[in-house]
Amino acid sequence: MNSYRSLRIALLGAGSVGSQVARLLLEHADELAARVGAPLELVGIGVRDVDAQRDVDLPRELMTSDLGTLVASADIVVELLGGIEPARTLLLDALASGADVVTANKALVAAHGPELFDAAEILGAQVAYEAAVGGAIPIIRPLEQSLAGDRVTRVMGIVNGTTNFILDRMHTEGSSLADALRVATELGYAEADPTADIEGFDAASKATILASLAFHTSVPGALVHREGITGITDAMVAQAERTGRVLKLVAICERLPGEGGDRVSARVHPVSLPATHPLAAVREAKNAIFVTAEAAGDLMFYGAGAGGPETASAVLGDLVSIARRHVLGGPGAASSTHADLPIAPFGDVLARHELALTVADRPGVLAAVAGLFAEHGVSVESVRQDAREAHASLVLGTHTASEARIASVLDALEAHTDVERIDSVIRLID
Ligand SMILES: NC(=O)C1=CN([C@@H]2O[C@H](COP(=O)(O)OP(=O)(O)OC[C@H]3O[C@@H](n4cnc5c(N)ncnc54)[C@H](OP(=O)(O)O)[C@@H]3O)[C@@H](O)[C@H]2O)C=CC1
Ligand SMILES: N[C@@H](CC=O)C(=O)O
Repeated sequence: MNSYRSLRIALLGAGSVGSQVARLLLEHADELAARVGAPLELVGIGVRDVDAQRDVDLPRELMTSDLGTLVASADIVVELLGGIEPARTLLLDALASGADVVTANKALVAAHGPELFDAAEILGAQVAYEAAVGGAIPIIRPLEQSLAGDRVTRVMGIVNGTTNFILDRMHTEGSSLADALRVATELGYAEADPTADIEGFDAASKATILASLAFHTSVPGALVHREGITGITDAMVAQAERTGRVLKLVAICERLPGEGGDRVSARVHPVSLPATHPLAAVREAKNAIFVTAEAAGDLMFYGAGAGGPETASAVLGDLVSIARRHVLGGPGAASSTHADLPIAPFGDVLARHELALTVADRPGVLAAVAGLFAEHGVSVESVRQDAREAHASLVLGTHTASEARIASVLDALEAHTDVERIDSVIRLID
């Protein structure tokens, strides 16, 4: 090892991820020092409650609730608090004092990434955030660096471990959404406020980050269409099972060619997949992300999308990589070129919708319902009826099935005496 001085590491947060980062830094100190070429000295761990019982036994003398002072003393700040504030201010302070930053905070990177990257560029510092998308899966660096010479056209997949875990348990064990969420929280997968998971905010933040990186532009989070899984009922899961399909929450980021130039779109919503689709096999809290690029073709990234030790692996990867640059010198963080591609409205990129209904068990009812759609200008691609029960589902045409048109048909269906219940409106992808 060369004789570079110790690098002072400030860790903010000792929850599911932070406590595992601290454990690995302490347990693997010698190995990490050899890899970096300098010791990584954990100088403090910032938390709210210094005396709280934690998953991992951490040295009491390292714990502090004075995060500002801790940040001011560090060469590298690792932020694992979550949320926007105080994380944003602490990281801007860290960069201003010359420190580099590692974060797993997708909400922060999605909402304030450009502000942090600009501050880092001005100050010659680095911001690394591999753990912000896909937990343990390397996906940020492949998009930012490995594919920097290619033209990415699509990034699509499962990017939230908690909702995948919940839907998996609903399908395979008949769990309720609430019970499965409780287990996901116990396992350290869910956000501090799990609304972020189940309402799709977390996946939308990740879609914002992926689309911005993939298409070298800045996608405002507000323009990412978002739907979560709270509308998915046991009946909808049962209906999907009956038709050999699996419900998943997916993020889809696309480059849309057009006569006036390319546009970009990003969206998050539940889909109903055929059981043979590769994403249907993604179980528990695993994530899978497909990237399509013009020259590279199709690439697939798969692994643990959530969990303390798994996410800590990605955080430590960033930390070691930044620490090595301290020791060896070298370029700062790669800055992305901003082509500022326009964002396509969600209505332009709708996937097909499947509408599941419970209808009166009489001949001709479905034809009448399909006629109702035609009256409202929505084409019906196919109609399916369960042989034994009065369940039916209609697949609506892509180009006519705008949200507004579907809403007007749903209003009309409510009044249709042969339709007993509208079970779901789910998007299909092939
Ligand atoms: N859990 C996961 O699987 C993954 C999480 N992430 C991201 O990693 C980050 C951390 O997640 P996770 O470990 O699950 O979060 P937790 O909620 O488990 O832990 C948060 C930690 O931050 C501390 N903290 C929060 N706010 C403050 C504050 N205002 N002042 C001082 N300390 C504070 C808490 O302290 P105290 O304990 O005293 O309350 C706690 O130790 C988040 O951004 C999350 O989105 C990314 C990928 C996966
Ligand atoms: N709550 C998140 C944690 C990882 O990003 C998830 O479930 O994916």
